[in-house]
Amino acid sequence: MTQHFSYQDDTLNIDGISLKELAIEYGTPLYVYSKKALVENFRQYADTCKRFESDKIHSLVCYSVKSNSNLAILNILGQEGAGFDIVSGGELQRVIAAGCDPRKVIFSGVGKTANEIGLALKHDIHCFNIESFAELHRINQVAQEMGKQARVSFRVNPNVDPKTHPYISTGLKENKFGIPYEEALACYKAAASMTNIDVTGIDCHIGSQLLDDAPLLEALDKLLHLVDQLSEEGITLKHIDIGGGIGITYDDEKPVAISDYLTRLFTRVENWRKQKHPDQSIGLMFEPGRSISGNAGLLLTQVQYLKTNSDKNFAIVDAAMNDLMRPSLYEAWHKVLPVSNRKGEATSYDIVGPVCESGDWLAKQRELVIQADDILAIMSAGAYGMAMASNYNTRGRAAEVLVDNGNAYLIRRRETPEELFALESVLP
Ligand SMILES: Cc1ncc(COP(=O)(O)O)c(C=O)c1O
Ligand SMILES: N[C@@H](CCCC[NH3+])C(=O)O
Repeated sequence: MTQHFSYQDDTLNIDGISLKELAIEYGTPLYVYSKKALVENFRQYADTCKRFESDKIHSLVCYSVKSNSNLAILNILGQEGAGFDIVSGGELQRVIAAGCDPRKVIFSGVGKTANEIGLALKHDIHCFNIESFAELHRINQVAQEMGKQARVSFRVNPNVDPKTHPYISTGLKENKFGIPYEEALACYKAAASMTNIDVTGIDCHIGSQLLDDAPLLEALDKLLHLVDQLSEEGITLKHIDIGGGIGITYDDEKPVAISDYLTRLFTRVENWRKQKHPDQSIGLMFEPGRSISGNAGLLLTQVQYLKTNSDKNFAIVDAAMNDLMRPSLYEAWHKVLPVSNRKGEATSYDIVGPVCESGDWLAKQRELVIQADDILAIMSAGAYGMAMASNYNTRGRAAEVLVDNGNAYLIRRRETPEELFALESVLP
């Protein structure tokens, strides 16, 4: 538990505000975020970057919008100076709607449509992270039609094992992401000869929830080697984007400290630059998501029923896989805390939702002292929680509240059933 979440008089608080009171006021399921935690997490990146800033090295931390895309969260990070890593035109529109600068946006993703590319060019985004040769041609064509130059970087697949869950590993040969390392040189040469392409960088993202930075530094070395090869071909890059991926503590994991990781990375890049390209300046970019938003939020849910089937105890709660998909999708582990502590003997429960799927569970075999109507906090749910929520079983998505300086703000209200079918129509 971070210092933002603590028990006071046996009631769980977030930055001094009672979660029980928030559950009563806003109802459950409810996502609750701490602005303080969010900003502190972002500053771990930004402050270390500032330490290494010079006339030869600059950097931009591009928050990965997909991890939590609520407008209030984007707005806060934008005010902190963040850029944004997006994967769709919708995410670009969110960044703009949140009042943030589209020129600090990098556009990743394997399937950018012509419309999305056009939208990004119209808003003059920082650059496209290209994931295939076919995409390069499409971007050049759209840019030509619009009379624009597209700044591009190739997402290279360095074939490094990130040692994380296979579903969230992205930098291996068998993954769909990026361009094979061996083909990168040819892609760059082709890009350099295209009329409406401005080759500016190189990028990779090898996976998510990495606890150790060794695979990231290994990937960096491979990128630096490619930058050298490109330089020999007369192609000079302006930035290196190492992606996101640093993990968080869900249970007892001990991820590398962000400042340690960045210090190692900047030092390596600076040594390489001094040795190989002393007159050149270089930008470093990062795309962190989970390590900024993950432990800044939790999900509140109320126990509806306690039930025992063949000796197994279930706590049936009002949140479900549609609210927090990570346990059903990756068997992800989230800590479960009672919002009000009770005295007594603990019982082992599976925490399950009301959705009609056996895979609808949030946690298994948790020792808890609870009764029906109690409120539980599912911890570390700020990243890939609400962002991956759906309306399965015609369930309105949870509301979201952000706590700032002793006040709670509703940053997304609960959906009503009417809103869920408002876009549909029956045949005439
Ligand atoms: C291209 C890209 N960048 C950044 C991220 C953010 O990763 P993380 O939340 O692990 O920092 C992801 C998700 O894994 C991604 O696919
Ligand atoms: N959604 C995943 C991470 C995928 C990251 C996206 N590239 C999770 O919850 O852990």
